[in-house]
Amino acid sequence: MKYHEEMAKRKKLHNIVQETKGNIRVFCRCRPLSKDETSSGYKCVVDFDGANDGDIGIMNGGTAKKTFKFDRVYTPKDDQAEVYADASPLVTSVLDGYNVCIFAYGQTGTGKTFTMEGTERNRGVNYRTLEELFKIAEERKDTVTYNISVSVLEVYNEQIRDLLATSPSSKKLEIKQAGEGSHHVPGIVEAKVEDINEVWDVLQTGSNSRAVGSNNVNEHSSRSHCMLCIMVRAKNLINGDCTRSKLWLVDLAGSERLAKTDAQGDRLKEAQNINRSLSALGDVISALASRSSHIPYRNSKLTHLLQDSFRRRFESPNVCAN
Ligand SMILES: Nc1ncnc2c1ncn2[C@@H]1O[C@H](COP(=O)(O)OP(=O)(O)OP(=O)(O)O)[C@@H](O)[C@H]1O
Repeated sequence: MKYHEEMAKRKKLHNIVQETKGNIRVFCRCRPLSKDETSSGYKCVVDFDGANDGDIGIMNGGTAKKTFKFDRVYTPKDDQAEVYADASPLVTSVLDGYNVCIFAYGQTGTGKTFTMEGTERNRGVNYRTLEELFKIAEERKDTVTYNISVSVLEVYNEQIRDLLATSPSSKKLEIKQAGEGSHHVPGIVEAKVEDINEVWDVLQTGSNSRAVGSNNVNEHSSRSHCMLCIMVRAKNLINGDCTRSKLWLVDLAGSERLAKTDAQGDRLKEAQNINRSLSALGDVISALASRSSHIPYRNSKLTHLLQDSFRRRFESPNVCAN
């Protein structure tokens, strides 16, 4: 009993700390210049002197530098582990029954996919998150059992595609609201993952399927939102409490196409859809930040899908019946 009380206290304190840090946090990561950029004579125009305080300065060709403030700034020297360290406490919150969403936003080529997916030798937030989920689940196995499954989706031109589906379905995937108010996409694959070894295979299946669905992977990928959903069901073996929670990890479409007003045909349609969904995301975040009574989740597939993870997080965990 004493142990259970201590666990409950730890959980509460952990989540109070997360709330104090802010329910919406914005981090900025600057990648190193690529070989091509260096050999073409490009120079870094970012001043990292205030990086420890969350400031970056942008030098503007002789004129005064512009400073921008973030919760944290990662310089080109910061590696994948350092970037993940800030996401890590949120992972614990997911295991405690809270919904969380982490997404990478930026222009094409700025390092969103590198940060979220990474490479086999330099794994990103997605893999590290699942690795930590399994590690903590193992540590808690005497008191809580966890059931973890993953879905991988792509939103392209406001259409949802299941990247884990083995055969293409002609049925349009739609978002539905379940009885208890949570949102889901009927018919999508929810792959149950038992341990970290299975995870990389599932993530690769999603990634490869994204490639198969397009003629030019890079061209296509920067115009679609790639969304990994980790669903956690927990059962407390001491008091029988059950929770169900969701963590969304999203690699957003490249944002620079918004400016390309000369696009026509398919490119124009893509640009308009990216534009619409990214501004819908901006509207939702701004409504949440100003604690508006109406949050316009339904203005895009992206925000509609993320709705459960955007709801104010620390009101209460998602307790469910089992
Ligand atoms: N922090 C980093 N350190 C080293 N290389 C990086 C880093 N970030 C990105 N890169 C490299 O920069 C290139 C572009 O990165 P990436 O593909 O992740 O960009 P992106 O923002 O996802 O682009 P897109 O919107 O087109 O999908 C890749 O070759 C990647 O390996």
